[in-house]
Amino acid sequence: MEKKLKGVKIIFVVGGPGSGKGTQCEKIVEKYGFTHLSSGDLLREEVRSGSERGKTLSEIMEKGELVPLDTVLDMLKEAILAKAETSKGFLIDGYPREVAQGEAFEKKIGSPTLLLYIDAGSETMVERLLKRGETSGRVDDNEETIKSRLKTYYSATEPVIKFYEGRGIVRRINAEGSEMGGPGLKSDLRYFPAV
Ligand SMILES: Nc1nc2c(ncn2[C@@H]2O[C@H](COP(=O)(O)OP(=O)(O)OP(=O)(O)O)[C@@H](O)[C@H]2O)c(=O)[nH]1
Ligand SMILES: Nc1ncnc2c1ncn2[C@@H]1O[C@H](COP(=O)(O)OP(=O)(O)O)[C@@H](O)[C@H]1O
Ligand SMILES: [Mg+2]
Repeated sequence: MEKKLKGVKIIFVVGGPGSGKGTQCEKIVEKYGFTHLSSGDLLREEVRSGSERGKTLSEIMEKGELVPLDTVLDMLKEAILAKAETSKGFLIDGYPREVAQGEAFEKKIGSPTLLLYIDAGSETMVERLLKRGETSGRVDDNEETIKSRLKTYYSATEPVIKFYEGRGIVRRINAEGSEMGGPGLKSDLRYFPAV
């Protein structure tokens, strides 16, 4: 795996539920042509497939809790392997959600060059998710699950940011305001020397 990914950038995209991770990733893909992999999207695909495993996953996601580490990591690894030879870089959106996920990823796949921290306040996140819920059809875009997702985020995921800050690879993006964030792209990677 290490060899296959030589020179390929791995960027973790971390932020609260509804902070705009997916939105910023789309913009980065348009501009830099990186491969966007969202853990949530991969899990929802599995749920849609109607498999037994999908059913169990769906129950966990409806509760706003984290699915087992190995499940997400296996899915990500498979998706990365499939594109390793043709991709310039991977945006790993929604992962790691806990420090142990980061450690397991580094052991099995590789180390991140950058962690983009998509930072929005809880009020903003709740407002965006409720709005998204009007049309998304996502079972977890409802008030009760949102509360639980926020709790999971602050207790399990925020420590991930601290962990990688210690390595100096965290770049924070202020995700309040408009999607573009003024005249330029909020997540313009030119400003991030590691990329
Ligand atoms: N005003 C504003 N709205 C945004 C911004 N980024 C995202 N949104 C909206 O907020 C909602 C959530 O954005 P997503 O990109 O789906 O957020 P996410 O972090 O991927 O959310 P999860 O998949 O739930 O983790 C969407 O309806 C977006 O249109 C932003 O910078 N400004
Ligand atoms: N890396 C992950 N580890 C464990 N569970 C995950 C992970 N990514 C996504 N999930 C599960 O999928 C759900 C939806 O994830 P996602 O689409 O990223 O939305 P959100 O960030 O709003 O929770 C999460 O609430 C969680 O149950
Ligand atoms: Mg998303």
